[in-house]
Amino acid sequence: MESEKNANKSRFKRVCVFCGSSSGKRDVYGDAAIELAQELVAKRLDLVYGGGSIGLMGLVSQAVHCGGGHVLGIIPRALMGKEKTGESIGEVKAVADMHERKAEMARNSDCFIALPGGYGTLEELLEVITWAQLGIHDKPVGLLNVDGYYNYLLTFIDKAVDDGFIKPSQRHIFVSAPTAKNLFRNSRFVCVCCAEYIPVKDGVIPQIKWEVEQQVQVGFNALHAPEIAL
Ligand SMILES: C/C(=C\CNc1ncnc2c1ncn2[C@@H]1O[C@H](COP(=O)(O)O)[C@@H](O)[C@H]1O)CO
Repeated sequence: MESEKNANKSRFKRVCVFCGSSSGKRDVYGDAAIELAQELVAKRLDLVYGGGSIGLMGLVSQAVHCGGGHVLGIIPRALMGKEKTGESIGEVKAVADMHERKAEMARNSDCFIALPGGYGTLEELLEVITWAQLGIHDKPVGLLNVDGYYNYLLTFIDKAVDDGFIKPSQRHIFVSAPTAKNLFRNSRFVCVCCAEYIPVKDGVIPQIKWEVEQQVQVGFNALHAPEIAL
């Protein structure tokens, strides 16, 4: 009861979930997606995600929506439409492209959680980790290592630390856990009850004031108007 009251006071209200546009071949992935959705509903946290209703994305968003939680799907116009991403539910925000989508997902969220997924999920996860490393945001990042799905990625990251490409202190920018319950219990992720999160500061570039929107604009200009990119 008390923790429920505190959860409502938490500054962590909106959780961005990255996950597969497929469901994977084993039931554990779908089960994990639904368990995460139930945790969000129980903790009265809103869902921000990539829009659409296919794969794990569909399972998470439908379960949060059915549980009475707020769902915000951010989707590029080109991906909109039943035939590409299924029926979207909840609030849907259409954006111009993938860059704008990621910036909007980040802007509208207080923390990030990745479920199993493919290239799209990996790219989204690694980008928010990179942005944390560069000091663009200081929001917690969680990895749901469902039934060891991400073991090879974690081993690879340890190799990158051993070989001097990732600073040891930055190995822990993200927190991995086998289940959503475990992740929310891990005080290094975010204690939703007391809204405490101490970002990894070592090695970031604090003197640079990043604006996500500015980065998006620079990226956009580099693509579409290289003469004004820098
Ligand atoms: C283009 C087609 C299907 C893709 N549909 C998607 N709809 C919405 N969001 C998507 C889609 N595909 C990828 N995403 C984003 O990437 C993540 C999932 O990618 P993965 O490669 O499946 O892991 C997800 O978080 C979305 O933000 C029709 O062929």
